[in-house]
Amino acid sequence: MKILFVNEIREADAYTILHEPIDSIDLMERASSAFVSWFKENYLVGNYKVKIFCGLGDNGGDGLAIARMLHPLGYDLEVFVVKFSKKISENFDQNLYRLEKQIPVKIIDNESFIVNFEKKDVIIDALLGSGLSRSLEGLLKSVVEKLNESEVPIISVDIPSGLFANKSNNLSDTIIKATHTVSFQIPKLAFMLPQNAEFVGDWHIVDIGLNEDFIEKVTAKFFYSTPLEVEKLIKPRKKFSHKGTFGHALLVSGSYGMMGAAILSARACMRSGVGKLTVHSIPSGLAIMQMLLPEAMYWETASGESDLFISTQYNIENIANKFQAVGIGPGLGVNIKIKESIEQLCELCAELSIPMVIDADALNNLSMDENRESLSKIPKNSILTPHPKEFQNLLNKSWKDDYEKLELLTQFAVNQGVIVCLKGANTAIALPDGTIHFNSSGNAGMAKAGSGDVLTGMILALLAQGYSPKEAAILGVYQHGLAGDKAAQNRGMNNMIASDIIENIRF
Ligand SMILES: NC(=O)C1=CN([C@@H]2O[C@H](COP(=O)(O)OP(=O)(O)OC[C@H]3O[C@@H](n4cnc5c(N)ncnc54)[C@H](OP(=O)(O)O)[C@@H]3O)[C@@H](O)[C@H]2O)[C@H](O)CC1
Ligand SMILES: [K+]
Repeated sequence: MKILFVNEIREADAYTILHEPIDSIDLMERASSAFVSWFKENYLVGNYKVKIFCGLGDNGGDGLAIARMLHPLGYDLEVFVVKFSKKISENFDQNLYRLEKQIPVKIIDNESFIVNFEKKDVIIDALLGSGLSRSLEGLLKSVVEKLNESEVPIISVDIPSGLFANKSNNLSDTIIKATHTVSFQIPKLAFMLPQNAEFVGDWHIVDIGLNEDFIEKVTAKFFYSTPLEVEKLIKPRKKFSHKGTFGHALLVSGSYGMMGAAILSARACMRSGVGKLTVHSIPSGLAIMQMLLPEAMYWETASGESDLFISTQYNIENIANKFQAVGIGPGLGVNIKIKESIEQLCELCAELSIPMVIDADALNNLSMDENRESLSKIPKNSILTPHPKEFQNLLNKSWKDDYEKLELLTQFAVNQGVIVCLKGANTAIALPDGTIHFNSSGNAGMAKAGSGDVLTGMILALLAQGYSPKEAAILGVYQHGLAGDKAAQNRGMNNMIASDIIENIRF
């Protein structure tokens, strides 16, 4: 699903009005009705007193239309119009006229207004939508402050009032802190970013029938991967296939005291459809791996050192025509010799065109040089799976906010020609073509040791089966989140561990 900028949403709006054709006021009617469908399912009539706060633009117009639609359903309603300006939109004006025939509207025009909130209340925030042009001040600011202090649920129409849809707010800005945001058809970039989580709450998209041909034609930079879109990527297992059909993966992982990372990654790989897996690690890891994961083969390092991962065995004979994909990183440790091993393997994979997924300590090793020279060894189209700190190490710099982070992410993916899965809520997958795809699954219970190792194994399995790097990244990240969601359902977010994610992989 495309994430569009405000000007593009406005164009989609105008195109729909012209080509459907539909009057602007009727499109607003459709949007408001879509909001009401969501609202009446989630806030049952009789259980709540609804207080609707409307601005003077089209977002306010939505609020008035919503009030008119909720009234006949039996909701206990109070409607407030906040007069912060002399400018009102035509659709607002018309909806005010329509509503006032049904119920009275209360005007708030100075900062000394008083609204008392009760436990049964729910607020609908229709003060400002995507037309926000500057930070809130004066009357609007003080209304939003009072709503945020009310301690009752706030449901924002389209976007929390005061939040910019596709650029950063100032840290000091006053913004509605919504419990839910019900947005019209197209998700906003702001919803994807951790810095806005406290304002957006849980967000939902409702369809308002904007012209699909128009949306299809817009060249988007940002995408939100919906479950339906991602599940289409899954390739069915054919009846006459054999283990060779599903590839042989090589996982380079583990060191003394870190064999757990290798086990998690290897088990997740085997649970994700791969035909065969070989784990390359230290001699002392052999017994552990063979006992805990008998399905995997083991190739021990010949360095003679049992505690550090150091391999000098990467050559054409050992790798070519043997492995369809290589995963490297979990639990390797950081050290100049490990770095040399990793670089060697990267160079060989580049030469042999073997797809790679590179994670954790492999990334930390490649970030060791002052001038990040090692990054040039990473084969094009490799998948890198850093968490934010590891990504900062790769860049050798930090960012001032999430928007700058996205810019740096795009630049890195384009310049290096790699795919970067920047892990977190809504993991951002940056492709070498300059697009970013946000993931839709996952939960805070996955923010624990071992979760990343599981992801590496899953992506490795997909690469070995012949999924393209783009497919492997998008599908792997999504299925990892989905397995985490099932684990959270079974065990609870606090109590689940990375092994529970593996036990819930199913696709
Ligand atoms: N396609 C759709 O998704 C549809 C969306 N709809 C709804 O329409 C709004 C967008 O409506 P719009 O009228 O463009 O914008 P707003 O309602 O947000 O308000 C704009 C007015 O508010 C003024 N403004 C902006 N920021 C401030 C501020 N900080 N302080 C005071 N006043 C402000 C602005 O004035 P300017 O000076 O900037 O011109 C405007 O007067 C969308 O979010 C949906 O809710 C349709 O209902 C259906 C289709
Ligand atoms: K709003």
